[in-house]
Amino acid sequence: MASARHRPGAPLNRRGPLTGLLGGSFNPAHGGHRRISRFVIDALTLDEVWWLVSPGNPLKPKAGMAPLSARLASAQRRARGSRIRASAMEREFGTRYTVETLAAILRRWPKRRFIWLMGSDNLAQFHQWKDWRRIARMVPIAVIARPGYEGDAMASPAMAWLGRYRRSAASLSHGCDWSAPALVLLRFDPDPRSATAIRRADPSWASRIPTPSLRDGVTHRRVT
Ligand SMILES: Nc1ncnc2c1ncn2[C@@H]1O[C@H](COP(=O)(O)OP(=O)(O)OP(=O)(O)O)[C@@H](O)[C@H]1O
Ligand SMILES: O=C(O)c1ccc[n+]([C@@H]2O[C@H](COP(=O)([O-])O)[C@@H](O)[C@H]2O)c1
Repeated sequence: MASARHRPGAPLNRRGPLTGLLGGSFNPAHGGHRRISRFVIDALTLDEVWWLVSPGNPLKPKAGMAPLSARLASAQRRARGSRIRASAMEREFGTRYTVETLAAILRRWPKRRFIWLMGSDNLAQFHQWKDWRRIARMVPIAVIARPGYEGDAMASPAMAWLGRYRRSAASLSHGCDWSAPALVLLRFDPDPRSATAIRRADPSWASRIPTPSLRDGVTHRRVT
């Protein structure tokens, strides 16, 4: 796979819509995903947020993971009527690691500008991701505070490195100065919702969700 690495501090793609990428298991999608995505759209003046429903988080066990079709269907339902688009594009790309997914996305949409979004639970373990520093050199990163994870996230090895690239939300909004590495820490009214809590309360959620063909999830070919 060709490298999509950018020189640190070099301006990324100058033109095109600003797009947030929220990768996740979405097992299932919940109101917290929608709420944080809408907050980020406002805070960073994004045009869209794309939810990348993962075929399988490399760090999460397969046990208890609903089929991709059910998770994608739950995400598409949660995304309705908003500027959020849910897809299973990693399945189409054949990528599993974020660094590879990002390289494929940057190649396919060279005019869009992307920012990687994640909750602070993921920042706490970001240093375990494949080529995490390279990810940070490819696109700016915005981290959304999540109740219960702030201490671990702020003390994490990834934060120790990324902290020097910290920027304000205002400096990235409208895409004025879109460069990487960049770290934006966002704190909205923290949202305690989680898929874990939903699965605990309703372990058979996936059996009731209508699951249209996975092809319906691959909507991004038409986007330029
Ligand atoms: N309530 C929330 N506040 C902030 N970020 C969130 C919240 N819920 C999910 N996220 C973020 O959204 C992304 C996708 O999350 P994911 O699909 O794993 O949901 P989850 O609720 O964290 O699931 P689980 O409980 O199974 O780990 C991750 O970056 C996660 O940190
Ligand atoms: O690339 C990696 O090494 C890597 C390791 C762990 C998680 N991720 C990605 O992190 C995103 C959040 O995953 P999750 O399961 O916490 O919702 C999702 O897009 C995963 O593919 C990526």
